[in-house]
Amino acid sequence: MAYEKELKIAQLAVARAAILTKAVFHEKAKGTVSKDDKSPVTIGDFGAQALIIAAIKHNFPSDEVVGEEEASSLRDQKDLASKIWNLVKDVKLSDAESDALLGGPIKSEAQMLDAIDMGNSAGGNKGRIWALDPIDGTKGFLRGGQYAVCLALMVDGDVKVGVLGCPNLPVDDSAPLTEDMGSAATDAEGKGVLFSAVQGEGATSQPLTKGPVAKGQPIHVSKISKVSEAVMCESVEPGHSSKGDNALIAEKLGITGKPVQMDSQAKYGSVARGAGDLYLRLPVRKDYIEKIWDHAAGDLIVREAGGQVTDVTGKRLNFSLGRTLTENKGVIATPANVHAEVLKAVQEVLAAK
Ligand SMILES: Nc1ncnc2c1ncn2[C@@H]1O[C@H](COP(=O)(O)OS(=O)(=O)O)[C@@H](OP(=O)(O)O)[C@H]1O
Ligand SMILES: [Mg+2]
Ligand SMILES: [Mg+2]
Ligand SMILES: [Mg+2]
Repeated sequence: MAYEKELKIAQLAVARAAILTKAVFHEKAKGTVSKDDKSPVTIGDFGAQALIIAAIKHNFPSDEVVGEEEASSLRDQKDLASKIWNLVKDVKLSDAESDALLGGPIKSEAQMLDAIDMGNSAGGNKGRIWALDPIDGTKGFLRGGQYAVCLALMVDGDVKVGVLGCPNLPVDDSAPLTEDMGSAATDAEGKGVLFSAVQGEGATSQPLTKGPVAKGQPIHVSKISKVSEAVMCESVEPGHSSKGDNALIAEKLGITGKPVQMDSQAKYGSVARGAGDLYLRLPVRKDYIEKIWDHAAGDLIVREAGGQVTDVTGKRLNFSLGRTLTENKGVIATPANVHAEVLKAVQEVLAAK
């Protein structure tokens, strides 16, 4: 099997980071700070980024990481930094062998800050670069909704390995999507799934545990033949994708069921396991460029599960151009057999605007 070690390390690193995010999820005060772009970032985002980068650097010292967060604001906020350190220093997988594979605990607060800042790769089309979103759907995380810990390895700009930890999705691949899954999510019994894929080798799911990782079950997109019966997944935040356009597209396709709103790449995971059928992310603003860490793992997992993922022009997402998807606008993720029909409806709706 290709990328066996990379897959194992990615799965364990995501599982370890999710132990921390779950602890923060249960706290009312999640230690939120606002970034320059006004998006929130929490103790959970910083802590998870530090833990995952430390694990990558322990195993693959010369690999680069494109990570969403950076530590500069923490270096000026000593109280927040020490709060994060107090959580990070105690996070351990349940078995010593897996924990040792990740290099054991981070040694000091200073090393934790340095690890966060190692997510500063410019990305690109050369060499081994990981794309990391320590908490995707931070707004969902703060709201008590869905979120995902997302990690992908790109080699020469092509995504080879993708892992998504979704602590609040049902373990059961056949559980239907329900409205409350997005809004009032919990990580109680029966929740928590780890999606994985290696290029050319299919996609899997398994329960998200505290380790060790097991062999996953193969997952597949839905076998839908009539698009009118599709379950559509969309963002919760109106600022992140256009719900008005989605409603018009649904109408054109004859879809009468309500869309399921869900934060994060849990939407890609849901399409990959056939719980949802379509994920549409149509731009709200002309000037927003999507970030690679919001899509790299989910794109591979859906494609390896038999899906097709393109932007609104029908082009594949291009992860080789830096930290952002400079050449793409929006995302359409569907089972491969219905992609052309959905893309046509998307383009008709956009053309009529
Ligand atoms: N204007 C705009 N358009 C599109 N996307 C944006 C925009 N602003 C932010 N972001 C990114 O959206 C990421 C969260 O996407 P979601 O699909 O989870 O959105 S939602 O929470 O369901 O509303 C979110 O990822 P996280 O910051 O990791 O949560 C952002 O990177
Ligand atoms: Mg963010
Ligand atoms: Mg994100
Ligand atoms: Mg994030």
